[in-house]
Amino acid sequence: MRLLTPPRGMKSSGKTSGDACKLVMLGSAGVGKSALVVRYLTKRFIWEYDPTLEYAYRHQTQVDEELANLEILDTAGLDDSPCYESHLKWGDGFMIVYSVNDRRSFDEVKVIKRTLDEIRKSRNVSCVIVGNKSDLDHDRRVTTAEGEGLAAEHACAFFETSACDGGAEIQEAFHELYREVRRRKILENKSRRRSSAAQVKNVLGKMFTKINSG
Ligand SMILES: Nc1nc2c(ncn2[C@@H]2O[C@H](COP(=O)(O)OP(=O)(O)OP(=O)(O)O)[C@@H](O)[C@H]2O)c(=O)[nH]1
Repeated sequence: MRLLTPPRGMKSSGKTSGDACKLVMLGSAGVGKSALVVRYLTKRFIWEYDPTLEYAYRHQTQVDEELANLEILDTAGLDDSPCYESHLKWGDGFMIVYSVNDRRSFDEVKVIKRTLDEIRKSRNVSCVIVGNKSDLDHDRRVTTAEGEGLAAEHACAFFETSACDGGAEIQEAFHELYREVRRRKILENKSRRRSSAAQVKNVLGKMFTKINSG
């Protein structure tokens, strides 16, 4: 993980904080993960990236009324990478990307989601599914309805994007993932608080039973 020592190409726009929201880009090689991150952060499209490099970015932005500290890890799309599992453990939220003109990358989304659920030992992982390269409509191999169906099956938000053309969907996909992570954290904190309150109640109950019977 290269987040703490800035990797080559690391862009830092803002302070980091302990409550940073850690987002991980997943998806087959060549679907446009790097292009989406760069488009989101810089509003620009760059045609070629070194496919083997992994980049980490820190970014501070406004999401709704909140100041959000994002750490975005752009993986190289290699599930046999020795770091793959640690990336899946590290993230709070995952953007799983396929390309609308590449059927195999779409099929791969299910495999990635299954691996993620296994490694996190939960189906309760914050994800959005993104069908990228929507500008290549003439070469489409995956319909919008299929993308929506897959996302609904996994209870994820769905976006079609073009890193090449830009558009509001790219920002919306990142921000929705951030919101989803926040919602899940709030729910987890509530249930943690509820279960520790129940434990205290239980201990007090036992103490009083002892006192009363003693
Ligand atoms: N037409 C089109 N091309 C795109 C789009 N996004 C990315 N590309 C191109 O697709 C190729 C792969 O893009 P990357 O961003 O490197 O893809 P990646 O998923 O990060 O690839 P890996 O690092 O190999 O996993 C590049 O040639 C990009 O220029 C898009 O929205 N439309």
